[in-house]
Amino acid sequence: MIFEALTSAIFGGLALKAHLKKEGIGGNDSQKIQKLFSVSGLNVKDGNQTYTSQLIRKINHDWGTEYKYRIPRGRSFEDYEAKINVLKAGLNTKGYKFNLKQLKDLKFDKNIIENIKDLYVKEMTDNKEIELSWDGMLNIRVYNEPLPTEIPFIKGTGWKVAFGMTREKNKIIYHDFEEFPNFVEGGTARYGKSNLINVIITSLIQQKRNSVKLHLIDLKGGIELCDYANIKQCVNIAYEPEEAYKVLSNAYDEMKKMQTRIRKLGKKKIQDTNIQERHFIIIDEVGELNPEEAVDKKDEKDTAGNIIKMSEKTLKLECKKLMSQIARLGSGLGFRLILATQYPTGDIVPRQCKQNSDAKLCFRVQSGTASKVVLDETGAEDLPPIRGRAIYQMAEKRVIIQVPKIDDKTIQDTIKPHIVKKGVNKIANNKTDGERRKNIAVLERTRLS
Ligand SMILES: Nc1ncnc2c1ncn2[C@@H]1O[C@H](COP(=O)(O)OP(=O)(O)OP(=O)(O)O)[C@@H](O)[C@H]1O
Repeated sequence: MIFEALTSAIFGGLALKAHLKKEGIGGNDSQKIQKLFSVSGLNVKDGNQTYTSQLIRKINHDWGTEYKYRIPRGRSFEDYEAKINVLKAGLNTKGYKFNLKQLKDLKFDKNIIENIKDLYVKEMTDNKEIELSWDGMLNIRVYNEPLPTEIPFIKGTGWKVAFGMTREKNKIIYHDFEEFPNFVEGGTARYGKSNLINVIITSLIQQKRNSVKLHLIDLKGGIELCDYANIKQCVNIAYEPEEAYKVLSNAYDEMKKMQTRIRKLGKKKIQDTNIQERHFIIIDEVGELNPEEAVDKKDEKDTAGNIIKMSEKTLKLECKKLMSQIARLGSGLGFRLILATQYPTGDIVPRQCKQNSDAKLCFRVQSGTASKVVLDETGAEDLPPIRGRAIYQMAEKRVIIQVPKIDDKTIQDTIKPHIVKKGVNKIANNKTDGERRKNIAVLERTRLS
């Protein structure tokens, strides 16, 4: 029985090796890639001619190898992207090489079949990860080691927050909020959006405790951001859409005051002054502010036709306008907008906010369409199902990273010295409806101008 299992595993291995050899998917990685292009239909036939991808350059790095290809006419980058799993599987199939020690170490217990299978799979497959990108040529990066599935919180520097580790041998990517003030993140539930918000807030408090001002909107019922409610850096916090409107309009007022202050100094932008403060308006689950989803659409009006109570729809539309204004005008005034959503569909992230966010991050999503909502490109649907694994995109550059996981102790240790008073209600709820309407009118004018 044992002999049978062993021999069938061994002969299975030999058969697979023979099959791969026959197919020509043996050899080194560049030979394998060429063959995989061919067997997966990426070559182009024109009459008697077959056009193949041409290897232009091969660069060896300490993390692995980069191949640059000129692709044949009639093929697009998307054709290659669609075959990424074929490439991955093909590159990770390697030669058969059980040795005597491995056979000696095999546990001959009741799980012998499983033990042989494990050894077989381990020996027949590699763990290389690959990445495709396009810059006029097809770039294929083959990494020797997989990216870790969990890394701890990493300290930032100044306004730069450590967003994650790349595959390039422990290289850390920092997001610089001075360079990319607005930021959008998305992804399916439980892949790490709120964790990243906690990473950002903690890093900013650690590095810029006297200059960072937080305007927090936690539409997940307060479970994620309530820890920060009583620290001195928190200007306002909201847990409901009505409160979100107040927090946003308060932040907008502050932004206008800052504009006047900067103008009085004879400067055009905050970076030209010695004003250190920077305001971060952070919304966890911006999808809750989507006007399209509003149930109540009828405003309450007085006899003169003035709105005395906004409907849910009007309220959310106003929130959308405020977000758009902050994203559009805020960067030179020191106001930064951070939006997170797990519902990356349609217009959930206001267009102006997207257009003014040069940096975006997307965890795994269900479809290419969802990936496009966050990144404007597909790709996040192909991420492996690993929490914290994301595509980080700045302008034209995109990279796959593992976001650090922050633990509760690091958050608590960071905020403890800054707690001012327990139970302070910081929601900006002191505006009258008249003041709100005035604010809406100002917004309308700015929007039209
Ligand atoms: N960077 C990370 N590395 C490893 N594990 C992570 C990481 N981020 C989050 N996780 C794990 O995933 C769980 C969910 O994370 P988080 O609450 O941030 O997800 P989310 O995307 O905000 O989900 P939801 O939208 O449902 O609130 C966490 O409890 C944590 O265990």
